[in-house]
Amino acid sequence: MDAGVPSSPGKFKSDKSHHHHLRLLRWHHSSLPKFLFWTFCAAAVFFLFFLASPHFSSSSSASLHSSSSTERRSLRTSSSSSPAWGGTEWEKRVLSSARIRRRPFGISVLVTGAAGFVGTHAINSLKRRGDGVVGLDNFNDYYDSSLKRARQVLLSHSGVFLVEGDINDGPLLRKLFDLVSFTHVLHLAAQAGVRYAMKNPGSYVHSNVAGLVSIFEASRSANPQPAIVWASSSSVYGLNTRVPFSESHRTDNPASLYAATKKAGEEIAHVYNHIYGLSITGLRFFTVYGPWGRPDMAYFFFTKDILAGKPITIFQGPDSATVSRDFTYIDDIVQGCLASLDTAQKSTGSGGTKHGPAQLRVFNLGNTSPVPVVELVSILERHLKVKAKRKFVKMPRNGDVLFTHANITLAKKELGYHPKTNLQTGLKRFVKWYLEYYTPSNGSYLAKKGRGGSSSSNSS
Ligand SMILES: O=C(O)[C@H]1O[C@H](OP(=O)(O)OP(=O)(O)OC[C@H]2O[C@@H](n3ccc(=O)[nH]c3=O)[C@H](O)[C@@H]2O)[C@H](O)[C@@H](O)[C@@H]1O
Repeated sequence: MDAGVPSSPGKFKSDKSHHHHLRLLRWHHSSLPKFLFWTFCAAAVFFLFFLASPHFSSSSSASLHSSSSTERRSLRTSSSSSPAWGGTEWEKRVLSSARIRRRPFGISVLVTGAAGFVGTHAINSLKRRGDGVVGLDNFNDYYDSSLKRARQVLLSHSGVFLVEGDINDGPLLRKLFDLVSFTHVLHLAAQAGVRYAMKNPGSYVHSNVAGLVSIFEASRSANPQPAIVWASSSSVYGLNTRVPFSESHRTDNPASLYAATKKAGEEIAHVYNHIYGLSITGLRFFTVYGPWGRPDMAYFFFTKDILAGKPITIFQGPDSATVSRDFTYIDDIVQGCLASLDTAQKSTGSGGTKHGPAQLRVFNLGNTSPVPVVELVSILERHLKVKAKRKFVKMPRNGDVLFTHANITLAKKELGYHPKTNLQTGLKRFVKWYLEYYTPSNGSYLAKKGRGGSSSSNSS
């Protein structure tokens, strides 16, 4: 704690505020009319300037209103008010977490989005094989942050330290790269979710564009430069109708702002590879699901609503066409992430200068067997032993696409990626975890599972 902060804040405040109050009264008495006059002038100037600005003239007042209420909304983070990093103790924890135990081939990885769904599982696997890992997460409140905290507890049991901070915090990233010679960055922090982009577009630009640039900037200046593996998305295929989706297909028809920011990320990756010699691998994840998953995803909130006896809304395409997804189980995705890290070549730059061509890759990580959402619901019903109340609605224009289907030939060849888990088995494991995690009498769940150092997805 700060030495300057008094131990009795209440008394300190009342003495100070008494003097302040007197000063304020005196000031009010003599200067109030003057103050009101100048305030009025300032407001008038501001208003005229605002009217003349190009932003105002090019947008209707209605759209201005909607953008101010949505774009500017930022998600609450635990570290937004005061930096939660720095100091000797903090540095010791970072260094200890980064220590490689697997010699001579171990790697040292900075994992962003560490308290997220994929982040937690990936870290667990890296740590288990003896790699050094430092996590970074801003613990924002996009979804229930207590789930993120529970994942953090799980990771701390296996000796992983999660730094609380934002990927847009340049000084923090520099500090981390000064402390640790990371060989790799696994960049998973992002604003996820397709439909939420209509509510809060600004958060997608902040995390998926500005945040990605911030990670690339820190990495290109680091010495040595790390190789980067980062999460793109199957949504970049957008309105593409050629199936299965292949990396060689066009991705210039995004259907959501989320998809557009991921596509932008892939282009930005090209730039940093081209100019600075950063080795970069983008992974297009296909609707990842499993234990410790994201509550904003359909399989997760369908489970919650089915158990609560609430109706669930199933989207349908034109002429009642089924909507389907290439649901991919978390362990398969983790295998793809680790294989990407292991096959990543070194970046070629130093001191901000490129010294030769560097690796630039993009892979689909899917399951190659799309399943209609109605079938997903039937599987959940069987595992939960509860009948769902289905409500079919025409898919709203919300950024969703009708189907996804991955061609994984490239990932098979280059990464040895072989998804093993079908939706039936994967959802069984998810439901088992869900029921254990959300059963109130199960307070010891984390302690039991966490000490074993493995997540439920791998132990079942
Ligand atoms: O693979 C991806 O690229 C994306 O996968 C998911 O996006 P999505 O496939 O839309 O996953 P869900 O939000 O769980 O939706 C799954 C399916 O359920 C449908 N759905 C969703 C919500 C609902 O109320 N009803 C409904 O039928 C959706 O249309 C979709 O077909 C993730 O949320 C994205 O972050 C990720 O990037």
